[in-house]
Amino acid sequence: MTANRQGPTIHGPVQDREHDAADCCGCDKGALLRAPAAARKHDHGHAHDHDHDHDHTHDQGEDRSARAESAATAAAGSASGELRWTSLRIEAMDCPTEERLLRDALGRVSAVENLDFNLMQRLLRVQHRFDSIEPLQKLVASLGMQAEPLDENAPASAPPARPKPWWPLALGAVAAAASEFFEWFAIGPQWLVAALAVAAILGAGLPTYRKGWIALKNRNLNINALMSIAVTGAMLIGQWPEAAMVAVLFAIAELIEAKSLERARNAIRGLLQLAPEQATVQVDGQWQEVSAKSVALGARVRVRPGERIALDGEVLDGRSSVNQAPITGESLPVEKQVGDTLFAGTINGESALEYRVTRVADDSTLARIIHAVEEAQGSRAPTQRFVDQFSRIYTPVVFLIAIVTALLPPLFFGGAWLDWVYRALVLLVIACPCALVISTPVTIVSGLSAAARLGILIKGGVFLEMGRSLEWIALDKTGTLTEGRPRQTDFTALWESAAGDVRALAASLAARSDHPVSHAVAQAAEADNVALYSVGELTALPGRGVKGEIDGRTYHLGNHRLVEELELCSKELEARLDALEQQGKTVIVLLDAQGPLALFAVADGVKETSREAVAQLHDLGVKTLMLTGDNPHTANAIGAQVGIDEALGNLLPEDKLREVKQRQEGGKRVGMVGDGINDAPALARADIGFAMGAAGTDTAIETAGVALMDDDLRKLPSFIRLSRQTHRVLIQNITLALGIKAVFLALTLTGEGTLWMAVFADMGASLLVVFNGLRLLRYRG
Ligand SMILES: Nc1ncnc2c1ncn2[C@@H]1O[C@H](COP(=O)(O)OP(=O)(O)OP(=O)(O)O)[C@@H](O)[C@H]1O
Ligand SMILES: [Zn+2]
Repeated sequence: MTANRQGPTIHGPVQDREHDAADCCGCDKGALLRAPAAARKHDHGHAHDHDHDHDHTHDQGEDRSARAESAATAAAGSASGELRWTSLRIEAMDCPTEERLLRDALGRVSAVENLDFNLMQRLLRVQHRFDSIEPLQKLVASLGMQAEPLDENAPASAPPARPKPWWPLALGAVAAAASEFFEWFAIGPQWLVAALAVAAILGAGLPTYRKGWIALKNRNLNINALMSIAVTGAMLIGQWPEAAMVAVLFAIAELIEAKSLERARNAIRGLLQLAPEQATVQVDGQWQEVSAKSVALGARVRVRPGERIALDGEVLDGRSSVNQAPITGESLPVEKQVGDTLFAGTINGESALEYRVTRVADDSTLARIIHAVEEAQGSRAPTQRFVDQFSRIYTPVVFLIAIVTALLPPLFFGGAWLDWVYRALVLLVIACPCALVISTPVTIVSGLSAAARLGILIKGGVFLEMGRSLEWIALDKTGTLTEGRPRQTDFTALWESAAGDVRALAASLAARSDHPVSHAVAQAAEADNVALYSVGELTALPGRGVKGEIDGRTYHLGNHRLVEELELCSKELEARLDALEQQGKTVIVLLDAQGPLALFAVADGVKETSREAVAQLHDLGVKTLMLTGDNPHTANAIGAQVGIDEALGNLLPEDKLREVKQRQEGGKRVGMVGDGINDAPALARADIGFAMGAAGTDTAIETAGVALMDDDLRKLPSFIRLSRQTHRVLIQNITLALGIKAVFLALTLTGEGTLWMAVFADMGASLLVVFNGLRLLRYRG
């Protein structure tokens, strides 16, 4: 994952139009919440719709690109250098409007190869051939923004935005209100009304004008440009108080919106702050407080009772209970003793612990989670793609209607110019799809953050949206439904072997395998102090068992399938196997070249939470299926214990894959939960692959579609409920945003709609959808 952070893997070429959402209005708030690398390989479901919509910023032809190019190269000379990445922090880049501008301007420069926007963090990474970063800074400056170079080791989290002075806006608001007041009650001369309005526009609207002007210069019709045109137009037709109100309302709404988006940002920064900055480290026998970031691998760290753990590590000394909720979402504290794993960000309980650092701060499980959440935000959910596409058509269409409205009735039907121009201006305000575009990412980001806090790591909006439509969930048995810590319950010697004690033979093989069944056999032997033989070459036989050489003879240890394949089975053996399997036990057989030598039965307890999780899934209308490599008898016995719909045993990896495929027929969605390698193909094939107990394993966090940080299966129904709620909020938001627009379109065309009402409605809708989306942050499972 560090490779992701530093490696130049990121984006397609700059010219890839696919990522330019809602070009026309430019208020692609979607991108605002888009984290790095919108098109990374993780971007599942990223239907590469290379439709290359030609928006109007596209057709300026060669001369402008040439100009930008020469401006850049003239600025600081040569671009002969090697291709490299530079990170820039652009403080003013907190709106997709700016992304649009930057993308257009930088994309035209041939020395720039790739752009990677992270608006959440206000970061822009550029891959370029310039010898210095000066030309880049000049280019950014020409768009009215400032770029600070950032060294790669600096914290990636965005610093809090600098507060803007509030008083110009406040004065503007007062002036606008006064202007409206005087006009309404016809007090004072008209020039006073106009003067107050101009004062209001200067106070509240200047930033908008400035941004609008830059956008227009770059032939980009974004929200600032639309608003600037609307305000100017209103002044030109003598609607002074209206112009003032539009400017002030827009500024206020922008402010509130920025604040709410800050909240969505903070949801992730909040996660970051879980790990303390300082750690108590042993240096030359002394305990010292040092910055957690500087602590090296292997260092000995102490954590006091009640303190948060600063780094991932392994307990060296002490015994305590640790609240792991921040990472795994599980509310009960977990007992920790020597040898156990600790996670940065979790909270130590009643007594002090000393531990050895196993991961540096930037590489901790917590850091990986945060990185994964950020990345998940970078991939677009299906609804978002739809909304972006819709708004790409929507803005120009409404813009056209506005032009037609301004011109047609006065020219051909004797309409009053002022009247119809005014209506056209109102339409300009409506032309901005802001509310619609912003509604989806805010909702998705809130959902992703809420899930992360519950210990459910969703690797993209796609999965969050898809969860609600899962029809089947397939579960692996060992370690998923069961504890995964089987114990040996029965041992039967069938034969006195010439080569020695059969138990020792089996345990010697078993000790070399990390399969839970083997592990149980080895453990039982160890507990009884059985001395082991040294084993020559050992081969794992997936889905069957192991094979190894002891004293020049070959032995097999494995299941019924293996015995059959060796053609060493018999009716008596099968009867014995059956009897044990009927009790829900797993049986393996030790064999030499002549036949079976001994039987070992192991039993694995069902997790307390499994039954409840399965019941909750059924309540949600999701069907459950158990897929296991273990024998069908055991499969059925365990299946009955947890109340599963269907239990299938004796499956090899390809059989599990086949079962998943089969249930997907007819476009049905199937999720799969598993851990072992024998599940990998099925997991990959499933619509959503769930990994469990991901907190300890990196690959799970990185490869699964959804990673459950601990192994509590109740996170599955919780995820599905969250997905359903997310969907409801999305639908509400889209309906709200479009509904308000539709009402206003009608009002305006019939002459009822006024400018400030339109701004009010538009921004009101934006705020409503943002707040509605943020509600998901409070989801508690
Ligand atoms: N290394 C091994 N040692 C002992 N037995 C093994 C080994 N590998 C496989 N087996 C036997 O083969 C069976 C199937 O193994 P497999 O790994 O496919 O599934 P599993 O881990 O038992 O169950 P699940 O599919 O639910 O994870 C096991 O139940 C066990 O009886
Ligand atoms: Zn048989």
